[in-house]
Amino acid sequence: MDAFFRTQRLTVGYNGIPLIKDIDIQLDKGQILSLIGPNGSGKSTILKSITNYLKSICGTVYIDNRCLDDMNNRDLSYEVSVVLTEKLKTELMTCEDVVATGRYPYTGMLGILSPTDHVKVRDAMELVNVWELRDRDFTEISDGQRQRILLARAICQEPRIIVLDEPTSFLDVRYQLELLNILRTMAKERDITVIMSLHELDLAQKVSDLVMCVKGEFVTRFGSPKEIFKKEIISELYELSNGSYNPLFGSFEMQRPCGAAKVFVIAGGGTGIYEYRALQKKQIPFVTGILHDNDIDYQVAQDLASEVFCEESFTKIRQEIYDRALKRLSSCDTVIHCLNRYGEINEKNRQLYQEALSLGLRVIPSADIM
Ligand SMILES: Nc1ncnc2c1ncn2[C@@H]1O[C@H](COP(=O)(O)OP(=O)(O)OP(=O)(O)O)[C@@H](O)[C@H]1O
Repeated sequence: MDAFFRTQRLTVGYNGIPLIKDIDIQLDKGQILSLIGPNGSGKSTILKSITNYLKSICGTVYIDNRCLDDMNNRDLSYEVSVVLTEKLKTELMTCEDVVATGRYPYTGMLGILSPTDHVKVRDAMELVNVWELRDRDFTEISDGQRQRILLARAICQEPRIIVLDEPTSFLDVRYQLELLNILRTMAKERDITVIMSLHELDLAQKVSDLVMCVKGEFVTRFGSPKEIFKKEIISELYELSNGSYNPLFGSFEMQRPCGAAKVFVIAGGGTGIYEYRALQKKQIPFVTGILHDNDIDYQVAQDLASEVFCEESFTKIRQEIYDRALKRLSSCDTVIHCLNRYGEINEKNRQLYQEALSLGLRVIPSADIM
């Protein structure tokens, strides 16, 4: 069976010049697709092209097996609502008026709203927490509030597909989460398909069913978050040279400090992460250990430390690893000792700490006092 929304060899661009070629998207009802990629790569261009805001150069978009080119504006507005970044031209319109324009496909020529339409406008505004803005002039609200008003407008249009261009960009963290939760709920409960561009990779990872990487002449990758959010793929997509991406956290670390490390951080169980970042901010290179490879500290240590002494998960630290760590510790002048609890498998870290004291090294509890 054909996918509910699909594009076939779609080529998009401006003035007849292709920007991205042969885009093949396949989406079922109720799926969320996020477009990610660097600035200027063409995410908005794709979104504008699949919603007829921009004429495609070639290829076809199908919604429920109907070709987009065969739909008139009214047909299209039953199917798709769009929240683009372009400024809406509104004069003397209240926020409620703007949301109410989402009902125009259902009203007569004069755009007169029925009582049912008014209820739907109010429901949509309440859903995104903007009902209290209803009488405010749309041009006199904040960017984040405007973003939410436009989402309410898209919702009350009752489409089968919602297309959003960077919907979270002006929102604070509470409203980012709220917006994505609303989209997720609508996808699940109302079977609405969502296609959006996102710069926040951590959010894209959590909210999307499918992810498309946009860069260069062709779509570089299309797959599940598990397939796409990998260190190599994201580093290559954004050409990261001054930091690194951690797929487990969905976050980035700054550049590793360079130079010869004279600081040893004894850590584990999450006690090291703050210290590693504090050292990075001060541009002090360091080594760390002995960490198990399933330790949360290990995730950040790999990106920020010059060297990590590491043991396999769930096993006692072996003597040979301890010996190597001790040798390296002896060549340092400062030890940051983060641990205050030891168990059977990391007991050797207590010995490292005691050796640091007996070697007369400077032993401190935190990088903050360096
Ligand atoms: N109206 C236009 N005419 C010609 N070129 C355009 C037009 N709008 C955008 N472009 C160009 O098309 C390319 C892709 O732009 P687009 O806005 O689609 O990128 P984007 O991935 O959405 O970027 P961002 O993440 O910065 O929002 C850019 O090089 C841009 O300069």
